[in-house]
Amino acid sequence: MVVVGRAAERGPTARLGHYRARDGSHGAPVDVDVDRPHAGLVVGKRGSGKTYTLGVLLEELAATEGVAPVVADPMGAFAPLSDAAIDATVVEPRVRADALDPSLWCALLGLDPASGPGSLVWRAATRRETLTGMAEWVDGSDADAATRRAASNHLSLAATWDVFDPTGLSLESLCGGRVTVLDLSGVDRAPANAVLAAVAGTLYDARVAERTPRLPWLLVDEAHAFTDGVAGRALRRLLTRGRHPGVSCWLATQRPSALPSVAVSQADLLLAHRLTSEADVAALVEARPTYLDGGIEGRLPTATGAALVVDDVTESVHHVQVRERRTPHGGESPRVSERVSGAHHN
Ligand SMILES: Nc1ncnc2c1ncn2[C@@H]1O[C@H](COP(=O)(O)OP(=O)(O)OP(=O)(O)O)[C@@H](O)[C@H]1O
Repeated sequence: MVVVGRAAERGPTARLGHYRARDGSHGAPVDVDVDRPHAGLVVGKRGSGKTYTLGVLLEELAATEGVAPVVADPMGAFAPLSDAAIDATVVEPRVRADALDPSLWCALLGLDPASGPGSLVWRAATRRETLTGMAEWVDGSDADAATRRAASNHLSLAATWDVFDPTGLSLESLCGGRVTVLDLSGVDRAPANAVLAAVAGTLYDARVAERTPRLPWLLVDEAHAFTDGVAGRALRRLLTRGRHPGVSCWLATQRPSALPSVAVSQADLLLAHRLTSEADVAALVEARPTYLDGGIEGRLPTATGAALVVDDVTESVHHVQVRERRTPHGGESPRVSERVSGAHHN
């Protein structure tokens, strides 16, 4: 067995799959280190196996002591985990307003922090813990009526998203040891960003203050939907500084070129499935180290579930076939033939 992501032979590992020979046959098992935190990047074109691979990782993390796996699920692909034979819970994406850093409130609401309404919202977020409390504080402030009205309109908009709740996701529920699936399907981009920023911030702050002994693993599917919103800043912090306090962050995307370059350069484990867009291949090539003789381009796999694993820890490259899932995979597009009885099958 080979373990990617570490040099020393110690601690728990996650079974990723097997070595893949040119003819597709299986070789020795390949595991991923889950003893230490890792920044991971899973890339590949649509249907190449990214979500499936995150699912494999979650199954393994669910069976690992001492970790707190959380997956941000914009497509509802991990909802079937709640019925599976692993300890997983699908949660409503609701977070506490004060889980978002006050500096993020202006960005979230599209307000310039130097403007009157922007600075009012910023101060409200510093002084109050709930969205209702923030709105009341704005109403009672000594700002002029137009500024108060503008700030209060923006806070009302945030209230319509229905993601801020004083009883929202707590550290205890996120780090209780079960797999937490944040079901963001049907949640618009801005509120989904707010939820992920709050969760990423909560996990990071908790580890910095050593308020949880478990090491969180935050997995983000369709990560390109988050990197330019308020979640982007929180994710960048996890990628660059998260490993030190013990937070792992894994992003999966079909568009690596849409991620900030730090997401590619900071990843100590890159799992590249089939990728054909020149811009996306170029984004990987640009940020990858030189020990990849001959570059990435010619080595990317073509079969579904096959991955080129680039391990920055041991500076090695592996051709892997990701193993089959034990739990149901929910990432498949619906087919007419599965829905319409009597549909013709050719
Ligand atoms: N390792 C694997 N072993 C067996 N089948 C796989 C594997 N990986 C992927 N598949 C198959 O390929 C299909 C597509 O995989 P998946 O949903 O993970 O693609 P994706 O890259 O996440 O696509 P999208 O970008 O559209 O979300 C799966 O439904 C599954 O049937």
